[in-house]
Amino acid sequence: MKHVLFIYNRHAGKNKTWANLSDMINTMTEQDCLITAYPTQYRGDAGDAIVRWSSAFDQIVVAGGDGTLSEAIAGATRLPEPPVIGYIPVGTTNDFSKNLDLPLDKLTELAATAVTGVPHTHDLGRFNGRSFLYVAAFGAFTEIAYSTPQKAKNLLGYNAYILEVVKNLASIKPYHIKVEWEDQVLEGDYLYGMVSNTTSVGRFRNFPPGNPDLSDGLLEVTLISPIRDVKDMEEFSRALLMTDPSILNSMMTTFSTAKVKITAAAELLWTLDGEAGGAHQTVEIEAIPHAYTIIHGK
Ligand SMILES: Nc1ncnc2c1ncn2[C@@H]1O[C@H](COP(=O)(O)OP(=O)(O)OP(=O)(O)O)[C@@H](O)[C@H]1O
Repeated sequence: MKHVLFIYNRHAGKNKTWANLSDMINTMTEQDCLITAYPTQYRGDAGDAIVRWSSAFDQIVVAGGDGTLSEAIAGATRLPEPPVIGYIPVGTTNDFSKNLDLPLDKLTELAATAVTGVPHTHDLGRFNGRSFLYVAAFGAFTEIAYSTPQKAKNLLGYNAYILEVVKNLASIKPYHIKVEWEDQVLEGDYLYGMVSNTTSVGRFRNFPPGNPDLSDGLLEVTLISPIRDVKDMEEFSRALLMTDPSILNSMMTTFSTAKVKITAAAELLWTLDGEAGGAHQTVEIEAIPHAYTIIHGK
């Protein structure tokens, strides 16, 4: 019998998920697990709970959205031997779950996979000394993420973001930045930038393009050029509405690197895994290779 600490965020995603809490617990119990259930009590508690209690358990299972998973992994990697994390994605966006080959249609199948799936070890990101799970970003979307209240996000989900972005497209100003990696330098104006370790950001699949490997010791840098004319504006709106970033190919610069430094003309607001990451003029971002282990569907 496996002792499992099941940490869930009741504030993530839609309320109706939690009507199935008992089914999730029952499914894991059927897989020869003894479940201790713990609802997070405050922001950041998913990580704190893992630091406090994981040594008494064989495995951790986390249910929530990208924010909860990010906090859990940050907690796990504070420990000298990070515990294996199973993940049940029940948030609003669930970007990170797209990397894990999970059976996304049914909660009970997700719960079974969380305790019976295949462990994989991934790289983690480090942003000015602080960890992030899958994306550090500035620009267009990130300000929208701050300004769309959590309640609206829960109610309207993706549409809330998109309506806000399209409404504000014309007023989005580019940022002047210098990007330094290996022996290369790029300087210019960009609308949006991200450094990521994922195949999906903001519900966009294939963003960044090229199906990145989460365990190769590299992060992907993606920069989007400013809107120059009506055609760019139309493409930008279409990419957002169809959640198809490839429409933006002519405006997108991408490359992979283990370490990058980004310096802005003035302080930039960053988000880390979709949550506020603070204002910074210079950031140093790097991959921490093979930092944590999470369960995949295969
Ligand atoms: N007990 C709690 N009270 C208030 N906030 C909490 C509590 N537990 C966790 N949180 C916070 O809830 C926020 C939202 O959680 P999460 O990101 O998992 O869900 P989501 O926003 O619905 O999904 P996604 O990030 O995938 O869009 C996180 O910032 C987390 O810190």
